[in-house]
Amino acid sequence: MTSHTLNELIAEGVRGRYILVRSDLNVPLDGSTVTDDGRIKASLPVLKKLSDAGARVLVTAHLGRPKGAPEEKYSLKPAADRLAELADFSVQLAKDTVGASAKELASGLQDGNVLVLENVRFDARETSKDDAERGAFADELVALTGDNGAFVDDAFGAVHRKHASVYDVATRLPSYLGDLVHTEVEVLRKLTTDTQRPYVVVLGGSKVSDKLAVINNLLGKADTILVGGGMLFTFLAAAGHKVAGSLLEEDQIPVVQDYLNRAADAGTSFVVPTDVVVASRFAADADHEVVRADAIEESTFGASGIGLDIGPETASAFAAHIEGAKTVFWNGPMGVFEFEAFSSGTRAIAQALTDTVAFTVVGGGDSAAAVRTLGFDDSQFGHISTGGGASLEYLEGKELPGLSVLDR
Ligand SMILES: Nc1ncnc2c1ncn2[C@@H]1O[C@H](COP(=O)(O)OP(=O)(O)OP(=O)(O)O)[C@@H](O)[C@H]1O
Ligand SMILES: O=C(O)[C@H](O)COP(=O)(O)O
Repeated sequence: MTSHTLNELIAEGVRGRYILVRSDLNVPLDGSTVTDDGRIKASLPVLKKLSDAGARVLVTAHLGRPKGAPEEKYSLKPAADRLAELADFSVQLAKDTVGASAKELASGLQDGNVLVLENVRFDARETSKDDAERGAFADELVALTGDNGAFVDDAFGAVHRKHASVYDVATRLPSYLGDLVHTEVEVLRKLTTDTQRPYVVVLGGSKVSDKLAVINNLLGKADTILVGGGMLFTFLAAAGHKVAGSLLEEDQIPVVQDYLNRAADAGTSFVVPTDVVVASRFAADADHEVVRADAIEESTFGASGIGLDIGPETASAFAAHIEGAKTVFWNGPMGVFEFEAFSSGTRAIAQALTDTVAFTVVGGGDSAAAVRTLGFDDSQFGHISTGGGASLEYLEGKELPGLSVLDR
């Protein structure tokens, strides 16, 4: 990559200039409480560097997946409040993204101050597939920077998205690579250029189709793929088993069957759970029991049971694969770790990663949140990436729009 760097921008001089920064402030929330501020802390250094240099900083970010219109539960307010607590510079939040509030607060911004614009995904044009629509939104974001603006992409977690605030603004403003993106890419490159084998990939989480898509390119690259989290049920269904009320993306069953058919020739083996924890309902205090993965509907809860974690036998098997690995990449919690009763699988995998001598990388906002919530420390892992989908797509060797657009 030969992008211009943040240091080059600072050297050019930013005092008094409006600098648009794309950050990844997509943090997990419990109501209005940020339950893991890892991504906010990771975003802070670039904002501080620009603030210290006298820039007027406009931060764009998304939270969750709102449907292109404002929704209070997806407001960036909790994230902006936490950023303000951590920062030693002024942080304000606009009530909208490119509307009256954003314009008024931007025009009143002093040198060194930071203004967070409300969730970019409150505007449907942010994620539109139509170039003109995204472009029109990008124009409105860029207009906030006046006539001497610049753009810094520091949102590693979103570099795989061809969205207006990630991609299109970079085609309109002098653009620079943020330090966080730079560091992430350097570490992940190590995983792709000189991968020590066996290379074990652990996949889980709830964004099932997103993650199934990346497996295509991991076939032949990873030696072993351990399948946990929400996606395991699509694997079980592909093998002909009933999964009761568990998370299932039926339209993905043929995709999984295709992967399973191609795996042996590609030299990749899938390890699918042999036992799961099934609950009576999706709740922290739900009744639950461990059942065979091929007999989920035979649990006490019948067809309404929901699989919320991998079982202990599976956790041990996964841990043994991790112990024998030289490189481990983990994305996506093994179960609903936010509920103590369903956190054992995720805890077991985190423990195995800390015990192994392999180079370990944990990718993903929720995965990083999980290891911290469960009491592990960042220093116990080789690298904790802020990007979930982004780190996976980087490892696949895919071209990432947010990075390629910065290439000179
Ligand atoms: N069996 C399951 N059923 C439902 N949800 C599950 C299951 N297993 C894990 N999850 C949920 O998956 C969520 C995390 O998934 P996600 O795919 O977003 O992970 P991530 O890649 O680490 O995060 P991000 O994509 O934000 O970077 C957690 O909130 C967890 O509760
Ligand atoms: O959580 C993430 O992985 C990033 O913030 C990107 O979010 P998205 O998957 O909703 O685009």
